Formats: sequence, C-alpha cells, structure tokens
Amino acid sequence: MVLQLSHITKFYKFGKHKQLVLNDLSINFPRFGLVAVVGKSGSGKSTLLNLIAGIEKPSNGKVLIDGRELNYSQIDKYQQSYISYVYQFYNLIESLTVYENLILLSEIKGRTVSLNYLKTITERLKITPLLDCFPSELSGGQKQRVGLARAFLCNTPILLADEPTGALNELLASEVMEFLRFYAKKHLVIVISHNYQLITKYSKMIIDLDSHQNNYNFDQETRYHKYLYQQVSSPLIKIKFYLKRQLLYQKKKIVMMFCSQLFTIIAFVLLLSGINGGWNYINTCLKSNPIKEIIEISKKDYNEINFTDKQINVLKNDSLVTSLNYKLDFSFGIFKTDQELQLESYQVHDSDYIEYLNGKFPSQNNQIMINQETAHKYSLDINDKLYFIIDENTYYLSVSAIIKDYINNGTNIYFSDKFIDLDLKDKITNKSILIIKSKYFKQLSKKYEHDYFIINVHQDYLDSYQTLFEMALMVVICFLIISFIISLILISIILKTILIERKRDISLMLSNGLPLNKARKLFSQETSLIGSIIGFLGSVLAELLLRIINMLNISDKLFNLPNLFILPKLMISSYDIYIIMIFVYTSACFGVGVLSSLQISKMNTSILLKED
Ligand SMILES: Nc1ncnc2c1ncn2[C@@H]1O[C@H](COP(=O)(O)OP(=O)(O)OP(=O)(O)O)[C@@H](O)[C@H]1O
Repeated sequence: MVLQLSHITKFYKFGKHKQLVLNDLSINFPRFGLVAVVGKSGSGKSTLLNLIAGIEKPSNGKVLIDGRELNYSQIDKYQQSYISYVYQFYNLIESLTVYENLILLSEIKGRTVSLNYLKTITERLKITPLLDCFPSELSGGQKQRVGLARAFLCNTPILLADEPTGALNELLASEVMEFLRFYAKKHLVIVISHNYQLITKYSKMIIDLDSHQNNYNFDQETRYHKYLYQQVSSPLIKIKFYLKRQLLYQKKKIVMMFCSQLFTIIAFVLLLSGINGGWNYINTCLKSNPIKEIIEISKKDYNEINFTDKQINVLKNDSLVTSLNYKLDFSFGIFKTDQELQLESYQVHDSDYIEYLNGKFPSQNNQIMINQETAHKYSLDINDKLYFIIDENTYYLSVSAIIKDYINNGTNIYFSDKFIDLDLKDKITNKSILIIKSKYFKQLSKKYEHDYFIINVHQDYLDSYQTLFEMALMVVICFLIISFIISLILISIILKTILIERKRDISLMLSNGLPLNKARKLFSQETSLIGSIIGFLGSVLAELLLRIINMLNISDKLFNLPNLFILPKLMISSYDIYIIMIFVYTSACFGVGVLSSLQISKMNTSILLKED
C-alpha cells in the first residue's frame, strides 16, 4: 500500500472570505513506519489527517492510494479497508462499554477481532480492568488509551493519530510511543504531536507544516500493489449491540414518549371497547325483543280511518306480511283486587324473540304475559289473576309468563290476540290500527308509505341507538386522529433530539466506513424499534386494564351492564386492534426516523469529531 498526496491545497470558505490551510503540499508516504506531523496550532495538522482519512476533500490536488485517486463516492470502502483514527478528543460512544467501543469500529470495517489480540493490546495499554466500564467513568488518559486500542484493533494499513499522548503522563506517553513504533513496523502510522522532543525521539520522518516545505518524499521505491477494497459483510448485522445499548441508554426518553402515548392508547382502547360492548349489548337485547317484528299500521286518510276489507285483504295477501290482526286496546281497566294497574300493553303474535324468566307463552284464553318490572312493582307471579273491566263487565286475565324486555322498560303486559276471549276482543278492537307481523319493515314502509303510517317501535329503537353509536364512534375517531397527530409531533421532537445528541456517534461511524444509507437504516431501525416498544407496552397495559375492569365488574357496578368493555373483532380476534396499533406506532416512528435521518448527510463530520 502506498499513500501519496499530490499538490494538495485546502481552504475553507466563510462567505466571500477564504482561509487557506494547506497550500500545494505533496507527500510520498512510506509503506510502513512512523511519520510525525508537527506545526503550531491552526497550521492544518488535523486537516491533513482528515484529508488522508477521506473525511474531507481537498480543494485542489489529489489523495492517491496505490497510484489511484480516492473515489469519494465509495469513500466508505476506502475507510473500511485502510483507515483507523485516534481522535484528539477520543470520540468514544457514551452508551457503549469500553469493550463495545473497542470492537464497534472493527465490526464496521468487517474485521474480526481475535480475543488474544484484544487481550495483548488492552494489557499493553493497561485498560483490561476497564472493559466493562462506560466512557463517563474514565479519566482523560484512560479514554485516550481506549481510543488508541480501538484504532490498533482495526488493524488497517494506515493509522492516523491526532495527539495520541496529549492526556498521558510522561511514562505512559513513552509507552504509547513505543507501541506506536512497534505497530509502525507493519503499518503506516501518521502521528500529530505538539511534543517535538518526544516525537523526534521516535521518528525521523517529520512533516513540519510551519516550515513552508511543500514536498516530502519518504518512500524511495514506489511499488504499487493491487488496489483492492476489502469486502465487508453488512455492518448492521454485526453492530446490533449498538441498537440494544442505545435503547437502554435512552430509556428515560423512551419512558417519557411511552407515558405521553399511554393516555392516548388507553383512552382509545377504553372508548372503542365501551362503544363496541354497548353496541353488542344493544344488539343482544334487540334480538330478544318481544315486539321485534310487530308493525303498527294506520291510515293517512282521516275521513275514513277504519280499514276496509279490501285494504285488509291487500295487506294480508302481501308476501311480505306473515300475519295480520286488528289492534286490541288494553290501555285502561286492568285491576289487581282494588288497585288499578298502570300498564302499557303490547300485542305479540307468537313465542318468537321472547326471553322467559318464568312460565310460558299463553295457551288458554285471556292469558297474558308481564315483564319483570310489572312483576316486581305489583308483586305478581305466574298464574296470578288480574281483571279487566270494560263497559261494567269484568274479565279475568291470568299471568302465563314473566318475560324479559330489555328495550321497553316500564310496567308492561304482552298478549296474543289468539288467546283473548271473543266477546272481550269485540269490545276492545280498534279497527283503525292493524298489527302486522313481518320481517320486512323497511320494504313495507316503502311500499305503503303513501297511504299508511307504518311504525315499528323495535326499529325506531335500533335506529336511534345506531345513530348514537355512530356519533360516538365518530367522536372516538376524531379524538384518535387529533391525539395521534399531537403524538407524532411529540415523538418527532424527541426522536430529533436523539438524532442531534447522536450526531457525533454517527459521524464517528460514518468516518470509519459505515455507508451513509446504512447509518440512516440504523437510525430508522432504532426509531421503529422505539415505536414498536411503545405500541406493544401500550397494548399490554391497555389489555391489562380492560381485564381488570372486567374482572372487577366495574361496568356492571357503574352502568348495570356486565362485561361492557369488549374490543371488536376486526379480522381474526379482538387482539387485532393491538396488532394494528403496534403496526401504526412502528411505522409512524419508522417514518419519523427516516425523515430525521435525512439530515445525516448534511452533518459536518470533521467538525463534529473535533468537538470536545
Ligand atoms: N471544517 C472546518 N471548517 C472551517 N474551518 C476549519 C475546519 N476545520 C479546520 N478549520 C480551520 O482550519 C485551520 C486549521 O485547523 P486544524 O484543526 O487543521 O489545525 P491544527 O493544526 O490541527 O490545530 P491544533 O493543533 O490546534 O489542533 C484552523 O484555523 C481551523 O479554524
């Protein structure tokens, strides 16, 4: 491997102003050996190293490796194969242990670190006992040695070291320089040092940026090798531990995001399960409504309110109609001993849709059924006798069943005209209203709406409840959309903060050969993982809460409705909603991650790596 700089000029632009840092500098580096770069502060030493590392591009001139100019569109491959860097400000990743910091860059470069080599290096640099520590627990000198060990472990042909002994005492500095000299037997080591005395002791190849010398030739025999980039396996697979550590390191932020979402998730699950449970309850109730298929029909013609035989025949012969009778009027005149009962009467046809609590459908004349409320209020049981007084005649009615009516609460009686005494029937028949049994209320209404008023109390209930539930569902959906937008804004802010905090880590990885798209993928993987954690934990907590609510029968105690909070089955089971929620959070966080990670390409890696 031969490294050459050919007529390199580097300037930085500040608006119209240009600052010249390196001017027409040419260097032929040796294939191995220790080269020192010296010069006063600001003379461009770090800039020179950054140019060699491919972190910065020259304004003019070329950086050549084995005779070929660096290809900046594939700079990651060059950085993986050739470069390791000891940074002036260490650039250790705070979330990783010393051991993980040591292997991270080698993994990115696709180099497997042998345990023996790791042990040799860490023992030589006296950092073996620190392997499980985090950077924040280390002194400046210890951090510097970890930075050095990390670079040695990469084992690349070129090692760049910016002030590698700056934070070390004299003894340690000499030991490090000894090791660098030893390492330089097989590698090219380029070291920046302010300690002129020390560096000249270990190297005769000095680049003095204050000397105005523009041409250095340390390699007398320039023999080029095949310019070959090492094939690196996917760094993402190898550095999964980075993701794990980041999640742990940011647990406080994740907990904060989670708490901010928890309210939304729980409120959504409760509202949705409440609406669904309520709707299920209403549907179950309506299934056993004794007047489910009973339709009342009256005429719109007020001059002739009674039905004619012809009109009755038309309706009777309609295929939509199951059976038809006149309405019987039991509104007043029902007594228990001397007490007149206030009852609402409903005409039913047969035993369909009736839920019996006791007794059975009438089978004898003048038998009626009552609901629970009537039984309770007037202390009635089956076979009890009531009497009905009309035109000073008394008829006995006996209770054949107590039934459940979820919809028409109040004190009611239910009777079938088949079991009403003919004589009584004659007296209470209302010829202006027909009671029809039919499953086809809507079709009948449409067909006869011109001439008749058509009422189905059951359907009215159903429609009003349906409207109510649809409105409630709309409110929940609006609530969900608004809170989700707010959540997304909040999550974006937090994820962006994470990215800002992580800029230096990402710069470090990028400048060591992590491809840009992989860096973005790494970040969006992390954010989607955060999203799925939030969705999953939120779902688990919401489900737990639902179970506790149902276990303690809270809905029964509060609203008299058992097991109200039941999530709807969307596809396979009632857990579908959680799967959707986890998916939504994962993909939303992934989206935010992808958007935020677009900024990675705008980062100024060289400046970020220089920040203390
Ligand atoms: N990315 C950058 N953008 C703008 N100016 C820069 C950038 N990097 C370096 N400079 C400027 O270039 C000059 C040389 O900087 P450099 O860091 O290479 O000096 P140095 O010799 O390493 O200094 P020191 O010994 O203090 O570390 C400085 O004036 C610095 O402000």
